[in-house]
Amino acid sequence: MGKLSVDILNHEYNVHIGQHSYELFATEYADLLGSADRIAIIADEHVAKLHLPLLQEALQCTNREIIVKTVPTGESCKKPAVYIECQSFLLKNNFTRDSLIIAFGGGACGDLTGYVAATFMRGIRYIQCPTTILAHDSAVGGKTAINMPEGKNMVGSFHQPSAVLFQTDLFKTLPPRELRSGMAELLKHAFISDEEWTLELLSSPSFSQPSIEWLSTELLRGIAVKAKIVGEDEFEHSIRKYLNFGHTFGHSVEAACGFGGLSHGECVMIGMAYSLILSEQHGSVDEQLTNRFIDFSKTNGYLFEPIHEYSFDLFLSYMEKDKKASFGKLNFVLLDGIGRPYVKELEREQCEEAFNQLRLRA
Ligand SMILES: NC(=O)c1ccc[n+]([C@@H]2O[C@H](COP(=O)([O-])OP(=O)(O)OC[C@H]3O[C@@H](n4cnc5c(N)ncnc54)[C@H](O)[C@@H]3O)[C@@H](O)[C@H]2O)c1
Ligand SMILES: O=C(O)C(=O)C[C@@H](O)[C@H](O)[C@H](O)COP(=O)(O)O
Ligand SMILES: [Zn+2]
Repeated sequence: MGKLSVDILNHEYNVHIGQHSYELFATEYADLLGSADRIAIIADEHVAKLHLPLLQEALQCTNREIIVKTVPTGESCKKPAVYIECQSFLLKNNFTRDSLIIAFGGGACGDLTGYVAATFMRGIRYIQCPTTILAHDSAVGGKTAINMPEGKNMVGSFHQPSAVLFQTDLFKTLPPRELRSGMAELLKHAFISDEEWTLELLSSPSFSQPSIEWLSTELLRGIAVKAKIVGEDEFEHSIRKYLNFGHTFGHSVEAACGFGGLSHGECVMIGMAYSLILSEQHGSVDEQLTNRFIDFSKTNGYLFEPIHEYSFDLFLSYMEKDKKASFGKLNFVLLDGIGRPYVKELEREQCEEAFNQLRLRA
């Protein structure tokens, strides 16, 4: 079983990736569970249908009643109405400041549950039990949020989990599209940290058909990149912005598609292509790398339709609400070569020029 510790000041916790991670509820996490007066699972309804008995069985060691709240599947749970429903559910069930919540699902359910935990009675503990590949990113680092019609993750907080447990067998039911989505964030972790690893991923047959063993190793590698950054800059004052590579444009594609049209990872893949073009123009990235990345994306089933379907002005209207924007200026994470991210302020015309390039090349 793989294990990695996230060392954030006053919030140290472990991430476990393995076939039998949930066995740790009876050992390493027995005290944590035992110290909670009430425990609830907030579960993605689709994941609950597939896998909830497995989690419930593993939690039998607590000899406690563990109540379950299912929420709409995927991105549709990151809505204010669902958030309020969860808070009412906890209140009706007499949850207190000593209670604990377990998030069971992908990044969407994890983000929602984290935000519920962050704000219920001003903050209670929660455990992430993520079920997607993408969640190697979302379950670690404590960013929690829900969406607003105006944009992605517009309401949220930083609230670190008490533990993160991946039971890798659950990946076996992931549809190919969710696999693709998760691999995009893995590539992001590679792009912002390590040239050799990035090029390895861009030519690896395992990228589209990963074995559980390969995935476990690669996800730990991605988590290590994230944990190091978050350990140094929990609240995104500086280097944590690098984890947003591909997201300024990616989030605007998600919003334009109505949240859920394309998955988060699929949109980040488009966003990374856009950032690579911006990096050709304002940083130091070779045109050949961008072309290779676009070809790779297409060969692996990532879609670029939205950029041909919607106008630049629509994307811009969402990008202007990006959390990195400051004093009305857009800030992008660009690369001064693979592994060397930096933040650059750009003008509208520069963004439009890159958008037109992307349309021509993708
Ligand atoms: N907090 C962060 O730092 C952070 C980082 C990256 C992404 N995110 C957020 O994460 C979300 C995306 O997460 P995601 O890609 O995990 O998608 P998701 O949570 O939307 O899940 C996608 C789909 O996969 C299904 N699913 C989940 N696990 C499954 C399994 N084991 N077998 C079969 N189906 C399964 C779900 O039911 C859902 O329909 C976005 O909202 C994004 O903004 C947050
Ligand atoms: O952990 C971070 O920091 C990230 O930016 C990780 C991203 O992959 C993730 O999608 C995050 O939710 C985006 O954050 P936002 O602040 O741009 O909403
Ligand atoms: Zn992301």
